[in-house]
Amino acid sequence: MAKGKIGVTSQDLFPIIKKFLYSNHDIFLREIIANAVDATQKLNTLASTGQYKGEIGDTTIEVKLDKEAKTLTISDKGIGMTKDEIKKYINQIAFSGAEEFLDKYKDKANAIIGHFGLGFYSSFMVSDQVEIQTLSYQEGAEPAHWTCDGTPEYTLKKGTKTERGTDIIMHISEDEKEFLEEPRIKELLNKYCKFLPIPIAFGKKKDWKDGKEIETDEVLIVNDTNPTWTKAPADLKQEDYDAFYHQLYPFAENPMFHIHLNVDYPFNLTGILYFPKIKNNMEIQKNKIQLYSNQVFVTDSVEDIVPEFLTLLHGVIDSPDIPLNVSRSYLQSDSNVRKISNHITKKVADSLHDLFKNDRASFEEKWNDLRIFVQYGMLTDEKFAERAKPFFLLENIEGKYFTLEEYENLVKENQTDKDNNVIFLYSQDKDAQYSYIQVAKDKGYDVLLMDGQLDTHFINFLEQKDSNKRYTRVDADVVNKLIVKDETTESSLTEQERTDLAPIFSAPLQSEKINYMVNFEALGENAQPVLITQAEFMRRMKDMSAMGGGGMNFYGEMPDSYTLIVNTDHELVKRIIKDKEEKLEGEITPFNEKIAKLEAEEKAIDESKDADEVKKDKREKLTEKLSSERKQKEELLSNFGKDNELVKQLTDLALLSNNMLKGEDLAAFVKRSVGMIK
Ligand SMILES: Nc1ncnc2c1ncn2[C@@H]1O[C@H](COP(=O)(O)OP(=O)(O)OP(=O)(O)O)[C@@H](O)[C@H]1O
Repeated sequence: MAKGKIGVTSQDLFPIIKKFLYSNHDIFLREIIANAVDATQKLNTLASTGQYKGEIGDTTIEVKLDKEAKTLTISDKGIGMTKDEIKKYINQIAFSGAEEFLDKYKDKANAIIGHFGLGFYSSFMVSDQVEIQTLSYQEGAEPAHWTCDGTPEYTLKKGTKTERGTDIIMHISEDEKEFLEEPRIKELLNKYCKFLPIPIAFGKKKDWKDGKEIETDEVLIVNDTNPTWTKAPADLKQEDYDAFYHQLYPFAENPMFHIHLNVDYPFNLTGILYFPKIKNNMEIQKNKIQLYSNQVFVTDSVEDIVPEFLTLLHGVIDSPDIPLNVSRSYLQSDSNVRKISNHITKKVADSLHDLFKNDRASFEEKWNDLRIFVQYGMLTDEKFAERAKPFFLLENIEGKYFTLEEYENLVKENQTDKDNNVIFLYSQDKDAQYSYIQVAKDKGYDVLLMDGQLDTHFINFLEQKDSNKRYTRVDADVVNKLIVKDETTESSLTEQERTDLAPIFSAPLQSEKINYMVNFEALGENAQPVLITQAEFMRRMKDMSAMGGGGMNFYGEMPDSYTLIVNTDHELVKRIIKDKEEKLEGEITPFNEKIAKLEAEEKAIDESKDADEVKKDKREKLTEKLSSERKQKEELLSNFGKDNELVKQLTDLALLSNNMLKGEDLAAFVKRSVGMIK
């Protein structure tokens, strides 16, 4: 029997490994089983080169729990180890046998997974003592038995194993006794070992009988040794891809389509990426891609390996070329990782483009679920934006789809303004903006539907890319000003009439949170009497700040500002104007006369030859008088507006059409309306 010290340079290293090697203790099971898989694959390689001539037999790896003995054992029928190999590979930490083997059999050794780091020693994170019982495949080899209690001291003696292979017996420590529970081990096997290439048996298959679960005689194989992504696309049908999707995400809705990745130069990469139906719950769909290295589960957080927008996809990426167990910052700067990430981005864009070219109808059908993904990609990844431009689709109110180029061609004749900008009109809510949409359509304009989560950002993005195109929401102005062409409309009111009417119409709208500006337009007798618009720029800044868009908080704190448009062609508006003339003219005329006189005096002062000092003095007194007169007049008009049922009714109806009439005001409106009907 041999006794010795494990070849670590410092006595202190071991406890460190034991406790902190992986913050996540449950990873030990992956490491030990990965070693067992390695050992089995090495045997297969030796057999294929003729260096091993014996029977290979059944190489199922067994996972066994013994609650009484408090052990968890992993048994394989791989190459096993001689005493010397134990000394070399186990006792010399950081001397990786797997790497030496790979060096020797570079071309033959397919899929050797042991390059994780300090794999075997991770068993000490959960064990008081670890035993190895092993018998090498080599002819005439002696079984060996190694034990170690987690200090650098070990024992190595003749073992008891009679068949080729290795048992790793872990004496689970009191603190970690969860690893003696069958459901816990099952959970870990399902997480880490689901797709390992060698069968893994754990317990017996269960069956239901008379309403009770009973154990059968059949061994339970926990993994799928031949997962779909490792097969050739030519051998797979759509059903196979869907079935694999559900193997990964049992409760998920069917994905829209998939991409099967298969690269072997300049790096190795296989996998299947699925496009889920994203709808509007982006966050829920994120970070579901699983990363494997030769079928060993590595992680399900791939944020640093693929660009962020791709984390919306689901599926599996398998690459032995991605360095594992290294720091995240290292990952980002690793050139392999960058190449892989670029490749995936390109693949994704290409396959979307193919689908668009080959089956536009089906692409359009999927577009609503794809849009947010493509937008996210275009907003965050310049290269992807370039690639996606030809197949990015706009949808109009009628549900027709257009590429950016097609749409421009469709509308440019009718919707180009006097500055040569093509104006794309859009709505964010078909129902809420219904009447504005109708008015725009009646004018012969086309209206886009932009109701997605990212549309506001995306519109900004599109405008930045192409400054000759502007996006304007249908309710940003009255229809003949949405797209400003050369035609100037004559107002039927004089300047004086307009200044007198404005306070009447703004009177019922006094609010601290909202600023209203009153404008008068001749919109025709059949248009609405009063309507409310919100300027495009202001609304968009507000939207952005509500979504937390960078640097827009300033706008978020400003009061909302709207424009109240009074249609001077409308019969009811005319009635109000007439009413005002009849009731107020007597009082207003003297004010107007006084104001006109004061204004004339003001003008005279400006034109006089007095010294600046004198002018200033005179003007100050005059200004005071003038503003007092104006104020009194405005109050008169404002009170008229506040007391006028028709004005109130019309402004309320305008608010109501924009879904802006709420609470007390809404109740008052309903009451007033009922009163009017009675
Ligand atoms: N079940 C086993 N059968 C045969 N040899 C084994 C077994 N487990 C471990 N070994 C040997 O011990 C060596 C060290 O294992 P260890 O897990 O520490 O490192 P590794 O597998 O080389 O790489 P990694 O640490 O990344 O897993 C292996 O390379 C292998 O030669």
